[in-house]
Amino acid sequence: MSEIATLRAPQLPARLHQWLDGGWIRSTDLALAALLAENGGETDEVVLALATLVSYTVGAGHIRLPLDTLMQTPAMLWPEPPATDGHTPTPVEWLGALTLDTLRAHLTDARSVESVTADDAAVARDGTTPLVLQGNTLYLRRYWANERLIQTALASRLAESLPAPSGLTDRLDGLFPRTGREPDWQRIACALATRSRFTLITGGPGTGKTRTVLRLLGLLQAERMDTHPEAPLRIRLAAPTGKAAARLGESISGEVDALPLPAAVRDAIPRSVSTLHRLLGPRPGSRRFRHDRDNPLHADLVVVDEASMIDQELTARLLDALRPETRLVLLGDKDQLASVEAGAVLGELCAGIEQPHYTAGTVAWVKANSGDDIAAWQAGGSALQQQIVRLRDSRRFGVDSGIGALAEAVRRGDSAYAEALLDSDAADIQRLKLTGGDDAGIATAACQGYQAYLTELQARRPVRDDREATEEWARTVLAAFSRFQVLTTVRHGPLGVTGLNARIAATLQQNGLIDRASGWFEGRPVMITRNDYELGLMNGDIGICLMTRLPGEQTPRLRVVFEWPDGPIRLVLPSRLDAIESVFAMTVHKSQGSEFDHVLVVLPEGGPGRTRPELLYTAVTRARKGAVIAHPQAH
Ligand SMILES: Nc1ncnc2c1ncn2[C@@H]1O[C@H](COP(=O)(O)OP(=O)(O)OP(=O)(O)O)[C@@H](O)[C@H]1O
Repeated sequence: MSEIATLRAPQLPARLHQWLDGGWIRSTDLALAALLAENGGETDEVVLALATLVSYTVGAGHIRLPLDTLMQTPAMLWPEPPATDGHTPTPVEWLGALTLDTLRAHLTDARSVESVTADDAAVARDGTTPLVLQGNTLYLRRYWANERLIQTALASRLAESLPAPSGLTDRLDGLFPRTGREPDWQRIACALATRSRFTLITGGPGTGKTRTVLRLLGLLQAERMDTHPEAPLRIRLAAPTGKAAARLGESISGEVDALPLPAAVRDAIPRSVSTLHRLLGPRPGSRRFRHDRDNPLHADLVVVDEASMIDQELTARLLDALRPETRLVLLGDKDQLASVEAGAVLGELCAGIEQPHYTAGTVAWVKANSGDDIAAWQAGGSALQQQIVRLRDSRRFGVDSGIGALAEAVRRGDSAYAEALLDSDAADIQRLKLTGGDDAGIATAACQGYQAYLTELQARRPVRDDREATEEWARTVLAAFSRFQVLTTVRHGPLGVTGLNARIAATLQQNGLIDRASGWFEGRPVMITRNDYELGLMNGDIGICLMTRLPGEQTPRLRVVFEWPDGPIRLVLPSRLDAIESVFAMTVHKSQGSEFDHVLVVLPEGGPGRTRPELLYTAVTRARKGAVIAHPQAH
């Protein structure tokens, strides 16, 4: 048992200690119950037990515990249940002996629980109990309050329809010329976004989310400058990570000059993209940001890319920081993994959009303003669903692309077809079967992949102690490194991040590509694992350790080079970096928002049928040109 639990929970029911010992809950879950008992005077054993379970649920990435579903399937909380000794009672058995009514009776009487209905936001907002029961759903207050904030903010944004911009159809014709393919979902997304203060555009890689939003910015800015040339729209662009921000910035800068719009309008479209944290203004050591409802962002339009990576807390902080009249456009791929922290917000917002979900009103509006016929998508739908558009056609993957076909099969949950594709002769996907847990095949393939940047590193080393040449060298090596990446679905074990990092480094050293395989060495690629506001480095940023000599230095020194989203190179002494790890291999989670020419995807659990679809989908779609899927042979 963990020390924290032993120290803080002497008066908790023995059952909870047994659950902790058995691996059914975590020590933080027990600590919450201890807090309720000690500071909150909670004495009800059922409530204390449910508190540990709702806290455990948050740890698994969910923001709420639906008690009715839990009572139907108590095992749902533990997809991989811990081993049992056969006589210590498990929480599944404990739940099995209770009824929903009993749980509700305990909760509604408890001093640490506030019961609310979906409508009484005002009462509940002032509440202080750690737990909230809404209907049959139990929450930790913080997540309930965030959920309520998100729902209320979106509902008020969606309540009002904005007038269509003047000459909307002509403006759309200029930006989305007809190609004969109808409906043109990009054009429809742009059109619908003009009528609301909230729009969500989802779609897989290369389906044109960036292209669409860029045209939306152009359309709205052009209309504004027709009437207020002296006061263009204030537009802010953001993404959850530095890498994703850099990618969006590159895409926008690359395409904005080609927009068929006057130069003054193009110039009034920002090219720089900040991280979401920077946009909101971090306050070190606090979950709060400088911008909130009392100090909202000065923006008329905010676009946030890679929205699948945004957790519930950050979504709530973003909405809280927007003035009611600011338009918000979210871009993302709903089929990708949810954020690591609790709350799959994008996925939840997009629920039901695979089926027809546009009302007759929306269908008629689209016909009148965009000219597209989406009657086939007509059905009843929520106000939110009217402002969601899924882009469907990927330009990244052509019809004969194995990566595209594999991603689509995985997205549909068709693992048999995904398996068949891996055995087909598609040029851009390959299967690497590992025998007997042997990871030598992976190490060899990884070495081949990483050889290119290590060769560049040697070949391009500057001959002089010249800062500009050093920065150019750093840029080249970072670019070469970013073309290939090993991804894995787990952290631990020989095929997890730590095992693979060690194994790949050792093999690179054996092959003479690096000098050492541990500690700091030239060529070591590292990832920042915690935001460092002082250094300006964000969680997920990648740097490479190089032996550098700057002007005035007698001897070369190891420095880690990073490229900032807007271009400059940072050179940082390794001693200044404390939250880093080697990144010869990274988790699929960490790879979100990045793309590589080639990826080697390691699936320790087995092939496509044994891997969570959103994990495999995210991994495969990181590759632009080629993906190798490595997994142990099925037994
Ligand atoms: N309708 C179109 N006509 C011509 N080119 C297009 C069209 N749609 C997209 N493209 C091109 O396809 C490429 C991918 O588009 P875009 O970057 O907008 O997609 P995305 O959905 O934002 O992709 P990702 O999620 O990978 O960033 C770009 O080069 C874009 O110009």
